[in-house]
Amino acid sequence: MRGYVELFRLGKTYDTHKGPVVIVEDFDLNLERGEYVALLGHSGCGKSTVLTMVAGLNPITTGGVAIDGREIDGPGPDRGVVFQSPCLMPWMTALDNVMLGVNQVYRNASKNDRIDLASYYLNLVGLGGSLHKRAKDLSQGMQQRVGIARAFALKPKMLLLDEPFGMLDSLTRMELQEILLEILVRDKVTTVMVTHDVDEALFMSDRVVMMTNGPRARVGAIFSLPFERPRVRADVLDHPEYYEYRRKMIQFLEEQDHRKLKADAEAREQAKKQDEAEEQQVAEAV
Ligand SMILES: Nc1ncnc2c1ncn2[C@@H]1O[C@H](COP(=O)(O)OP(=O)(O)OP(=O)(O)O)[C@@H](O)[C@H]1O
Repeated sequence: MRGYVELFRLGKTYDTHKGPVVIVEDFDLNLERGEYVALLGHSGCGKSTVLTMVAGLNPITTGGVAIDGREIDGPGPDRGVVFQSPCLMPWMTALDNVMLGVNQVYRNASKNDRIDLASYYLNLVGLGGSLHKRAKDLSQGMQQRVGIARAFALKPKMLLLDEPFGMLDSLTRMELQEILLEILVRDKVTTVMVTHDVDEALFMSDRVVMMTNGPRARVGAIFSLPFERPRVRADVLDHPEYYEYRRKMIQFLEEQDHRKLKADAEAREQAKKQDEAEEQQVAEAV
C-alpha cells in the first residue's frame, strides 16, 4: 500500500565516539490523508529521530520520506512541527510570533489578511484575548497554544508533534488535546505524534505505532483503534475495547523491556567470556 505519507525503509545512523550506531533501521509506515498516528516506544528508542527526519530537520541515512508523492529533502512549510517547548521569541507578542511564519509563507497576501489568519488560529487555541501579550508574559500552557497556532497558521499538509503536552499540567494537557483534535479533524491534517503516554495515544490517534527498542529500532506492532470521531473523552474511556488495547500496548512495552534486559545480560556474559579467554591466553604464553 502506498500512502499519502510514506516512510520507506527509513534509517538513521549517528556517529558516536564508539563509531557509527544504527539507531533506526528499515522503518516502514504509510499514512492516509488526515490520519493521526502516535509513535510509542521506550525512552531512547528513536521516536524523535524518526519524527525529525520526517520534519526534514535531521538528515536521513537510508530510505526516505514522501509526502503527497514528493520525496522530501529538507524542512518545508508543508510540515508544521510542535516540540515539547515552543521556542517563541520572548520579547514578541503572541500575534507577532505567529506572524513570523505567516509573513514568510504568505508573502503575497495583504498585511490585513496575514493578521486575520494568525489571529484566527490564536482565537481557535483560546488566545483571542492575549494576541498582544508578550510571549515571556504567557504561562507555559499559553506559550504552547501559541506554538500550536503557529504550526496551523501555515496550513501544513502534515503536523509533527514531539511530546507536545509533556510539560503541561494534566488539566491544560487535556484541554489542549481536545482543541488540537478539533482543529486537526476540521483541517484534515495528517499527523504523527511522539508520546510516552499510552492514554494520550489512545485518546488522540487512529493508529498507534509501537517501536521496538533500539539500536536498529523499527515498527514492532501497529494498533488500529476502533474509537469514533469526533472523540469524546468519556466515550473513549467507556469503550468496551479501551482497556484491552491499553493492556496490549503495555504488554508490548514490557516485552521490549524483557528483551533488552536479556540482551544486556547476554552482552555482559559474552564480554566476561572474552576477558577470561584473553587471560587464559596470557597465562599460557607465560
Ligand atoms: N545527534 C546524535 N548523535 C548521537 N546519538 C544521538 C543523537 N541524537 C540522538 N541520539 C541517540 O539516539 C537514540 C534515540 O534518540 P531519540 O531522541 O530519537 O529517542 P526517543 O525515543 O525520542 O527518546 P525519548 O523518548 O527519551 O525522547 C538515543 O540513544 C540518543 O542518545
